[in-house]
Amino acid sequence: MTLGRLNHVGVATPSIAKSIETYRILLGAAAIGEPFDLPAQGVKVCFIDTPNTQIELIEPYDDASPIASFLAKNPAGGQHHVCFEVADIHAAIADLKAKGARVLGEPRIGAHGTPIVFVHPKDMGGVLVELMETPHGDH
Ligand SMILES: CC[C@@H](C(=O)O)C(=O)SCCNC(=O)CCNC(=O)[C@H](O)C(C)(C)COP(=O)(O)OP(=O)(O)OC[C@H]1O[C@@H](n2cnc3c(N)ncnc32)[C@H](O)[C@@H]1OP(=O)(O)O
Ligand SMILES: [Co+2]
Repeated sequence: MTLGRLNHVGVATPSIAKSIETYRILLGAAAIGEPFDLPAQGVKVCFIDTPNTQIELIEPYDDASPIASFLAKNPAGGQHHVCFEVADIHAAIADLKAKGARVLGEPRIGAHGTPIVFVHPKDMGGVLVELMETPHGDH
């Protein structure tokens, strides 16, 4: 696989509304999207645009959320994952598995409407990595 652009940094938060205010008031964030629910991924989401990437605020959608355990350990929230673009997610998964990395589950449709998959943080030096397939030619 070939490592692509940093698409977003995922930030877990107990309150998207409060985090929006923090980024707006402390950092001057202006391009703040409308929060939306992504029940299939167990999260509520809000994107903040920066000049070269996005911050993805994620709040649990319900108790079964994949970020519930992270927030139990980090009640104030924190940096949760980084997302890199790849041209072909199935090729990336096959390559990672061949190299012995743990790929978490099957590809699913993420917040940008394209397939995503996660690599276990224990195989990535403690960083949860999301891979996101970009539309053909947009990589
Ligand atoms: C908005 C949609 C989408 C997008 O389009 O962008 C998203 O980004 S969705 C984001 C949320 N979804 C996910 O994170 C799915 C993938 N995650 C998982 O499968 C699990 O969260 C996990 C990574 C396997 C962790 O499992 P979990 O049961 O939640 O936690 P544990 O407490 O058992 O963790 C085991 C181990 O890993 C460490 N850990 C957990 N999360 C992270 C993290 N985000 N970054 C770094 N390390 C993490 C955790 O501390 C444990 O370590 P030890 O304590 O040393 O055992
Ligand atoms: Co993400």
